[in-house]
Amino acid sequence: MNEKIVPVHILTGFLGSGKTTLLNKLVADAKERGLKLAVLLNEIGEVNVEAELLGGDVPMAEMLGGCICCQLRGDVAMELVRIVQEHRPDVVWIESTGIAQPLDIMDGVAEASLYARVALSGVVTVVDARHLLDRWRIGAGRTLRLMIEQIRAASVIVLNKTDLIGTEERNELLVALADWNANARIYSAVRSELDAGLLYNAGNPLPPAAREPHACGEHCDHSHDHTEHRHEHLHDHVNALTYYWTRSVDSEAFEAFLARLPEGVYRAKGIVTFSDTTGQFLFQYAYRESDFMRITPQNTVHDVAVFIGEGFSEADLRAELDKLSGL
Ligand SMILES: Nc1nc2c(ncn2[C@@H]2O[C@H](COP(=O)(O)OP(=O)(O)OP(=O)(O)O)[C@@H](O)[C@H]2O)c(=O)[nH]1
Repeated sequence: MNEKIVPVHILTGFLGSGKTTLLNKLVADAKERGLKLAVLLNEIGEVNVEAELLGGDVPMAEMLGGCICCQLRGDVAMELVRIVQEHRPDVVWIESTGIAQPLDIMDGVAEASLYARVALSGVVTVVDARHLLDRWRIGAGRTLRLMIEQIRAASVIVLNKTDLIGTEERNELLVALADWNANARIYSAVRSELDAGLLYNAGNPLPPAAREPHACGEHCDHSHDHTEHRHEHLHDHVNALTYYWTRSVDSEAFEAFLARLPEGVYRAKGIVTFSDTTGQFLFQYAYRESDFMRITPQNTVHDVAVFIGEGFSEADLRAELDKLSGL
């Protein structure tokens, strides 16, 4: 029997750029089109907050507590083969943690194709417009280098969160993106809102090393030796704290706490119960912006919070969280 080849798409982009927001739209789109979509999800934290809330009808494999491109790299191929053989999906999306190097995930997919009929069909990179602009203006650092790596690996770039920048800034970024990656299609979006069809059939992503080198502007300090890139991993420096709440917290005190999170915390998300209002809330914090959404889960969902960043003191943060909980 000649089985069909299952297309695999990688969804990458820095922490909090809007990948899950986009994935939810892709899931809805696939349902509408009668396609079976499976998800391979990687989180650096020990829990996947959003998956606790997703319905159970999307075949999903979770790779938690490490980075897909490094500690969990060997698992990509294995999990991919497993999900394809078990669920026979029409398409697979791999959502990587925001600190992953896409090239290494591409290798994992290539390895899987030795054992199952899968093929890499695209790399979609979601970019937080405000965050990229700020990092680019500073003009150096590991985070900027990783953002550019992710951009250079893309077959489609979604310039997201354009509500947080002006038109001129957006145009400036569109030029920079095309400079970093002349082969990708680029779309601007707010809340990752765009026609899902645009993300398919974008052509095979080229390995960045095979591309024309880009002309760096004065702000760009990344090395052009891509072999060297592969060995510099942001997550070698990243810390992630997972905190399980044992009590409810005051909502105002919690908002104030989020507002004064140290700069080294890039991303936080979790589920919390407030003492001054009923119900549980999903909270999100990404690059200085926070969001709350009341949730009504079908099953019991535990209160938990995950903080991801670089160089922050986990002990200090834990002490603050204990204090918030009145411990
Ligand atoms: N202002 C603004 N906020 C957005 C936009 N898109 C997403 N967000 C918010 O940004 C936060 C992070 O979005 P996610 O989709 O969870 O980001 P992510 O890339 O999946 O995050 P990680 O998986 O943790 O790296 C959430 O609070 C979203 O509601 C946008 O276009 N504008």
